[in-house]
Amino acid sequence: MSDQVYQDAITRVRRIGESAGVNNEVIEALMHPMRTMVASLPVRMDDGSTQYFTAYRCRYNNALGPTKGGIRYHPDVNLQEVQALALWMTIKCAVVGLPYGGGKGGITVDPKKLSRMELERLSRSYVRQMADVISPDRDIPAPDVYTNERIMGWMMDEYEYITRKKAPGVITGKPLSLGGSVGRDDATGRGAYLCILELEKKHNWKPEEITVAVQGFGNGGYHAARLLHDRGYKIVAISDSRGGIFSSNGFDVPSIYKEKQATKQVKAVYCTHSVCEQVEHTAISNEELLELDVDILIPAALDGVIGGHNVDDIKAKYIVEVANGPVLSDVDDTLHNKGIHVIPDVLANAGGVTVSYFEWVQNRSGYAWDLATVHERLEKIMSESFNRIWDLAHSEGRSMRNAAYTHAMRKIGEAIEAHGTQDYFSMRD
Ligand SMILES: NC(=O)C1=CN([C@@H]2O[C@H](COP(=O)(O)OP(=O)(O)OC[C@H]3O[C@@H](n4cnc5c(N)ncnc54)[C@H](O)[C@@H]3O)[C@@H](O)[C@H]2O)C=CC1
Ligand SMILES: O=C(O)CCC(=O)C(=O)O
Repeated sequence: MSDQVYQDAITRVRRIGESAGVNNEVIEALMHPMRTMVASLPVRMDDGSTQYFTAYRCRYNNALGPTKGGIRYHPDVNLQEVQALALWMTIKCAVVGLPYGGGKGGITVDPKKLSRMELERLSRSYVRQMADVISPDRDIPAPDVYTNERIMGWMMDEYEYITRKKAPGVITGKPLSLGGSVGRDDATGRGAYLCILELEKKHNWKPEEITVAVQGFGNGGYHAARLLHDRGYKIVAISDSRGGIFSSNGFDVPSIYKEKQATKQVKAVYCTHSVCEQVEHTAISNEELLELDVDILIPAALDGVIGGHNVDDIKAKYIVEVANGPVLSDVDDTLHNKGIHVIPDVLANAGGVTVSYFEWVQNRSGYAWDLATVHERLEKIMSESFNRIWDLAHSEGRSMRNAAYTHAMRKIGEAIEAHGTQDYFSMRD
């Protein structure tokens, strides 16, 4: 993640906003993060020493509702990254029509180096510092890179301890036993999968003829690969932080997942019952994966992986952004001119926040939905959002990203206007 990521994110907003004739008041509002909290978290380590970790929570814009967005644990987390991620959440929630603004948080930490107890103390410490920022009506965190439902459970528990009341709606992506929603686990990958199904309908292609490369085999990447594989798509490349594997024959995704669970590595295997055997493949780097000649490239790890340094070598026909911000804004036009279609992050990975919204609604009403209801409602929102953006892109001659941002800025603009004051930040919490 480059320190320029936030600059890159607001440059894109300004460029698209101006090209779409969005009111300058709205563009300006989106140039300014509403409120960002930076904190030092003291954490007692298992050896008795105390270490300090830098933590962030940015509430970017709340014109459309309480701010919403995940918390990332990664050594590269920094202020610029958190602000960029919070801006993308603002756009994303507007694209899929959720009653939320955008926020995001993070801790600069390598969680793989912490014990379970250290991780729990770190997570509780984050909530102690942010307890005045987050709340079910103001700012609602969720998981992101290297955070998961267990961490969300600790965080909710700490918040309830501090506030002395039950507050499941303060955080989403929780364990089911603490008020989590069925269907949140695979919602990000499923949302991307549903976007690809919409493309399938438009192009009438046969899944078994479509090759797919997936960078990142975590919550987003794995579930997208799994669902596509189940439908017959050929998953020819997969990677994680240590590198990747390629086979033109395609991989059996469940086998690779099983092996990853057991060994923590992406390995080219085929498993029958309890026996996993290696299959023919080529080891590739993460950089090589991005440059494969495939039909669909799914970057599902970190941001800024496609930019001026490699855009000339990108050969995929479609890029479906499961990661946030994998494409830098200065190559948007190059990709468009090369005829590479990008389904942008603010649409393609919105399934996660959409089911988080469902979780929050269930928590507030005290009534849990079944999986069929979650899937049906997610499918409706993803399909309608995809087609709304597709139609706008085609009627106004825009790329899908340009159309998604244009739609979002118009919605945010309507809300700012309806709030009835230009100085609307000072009116809000
Ligand atoms: N979890 C969620 O609900 C959502 C996640 N996203 C985005 O999806 C992306 C991935 O997030 P998750 O899957 O949740 O994270 P995760 O922590 O579950 O998995 C991350 C994956 O990326 C891999 N990875 C890390 N560094 C890498 C590198 N340098 N090159 C290649 N792979 C690398 C890891 O090995 C792991 O497989 C992020 O950009 C995140 O912001 C977007 C929307 C929602
Ligand atoms: O589920 C959520 O609330 C937010 C997920 C997230 O951080 C994202 O969409 O990037």
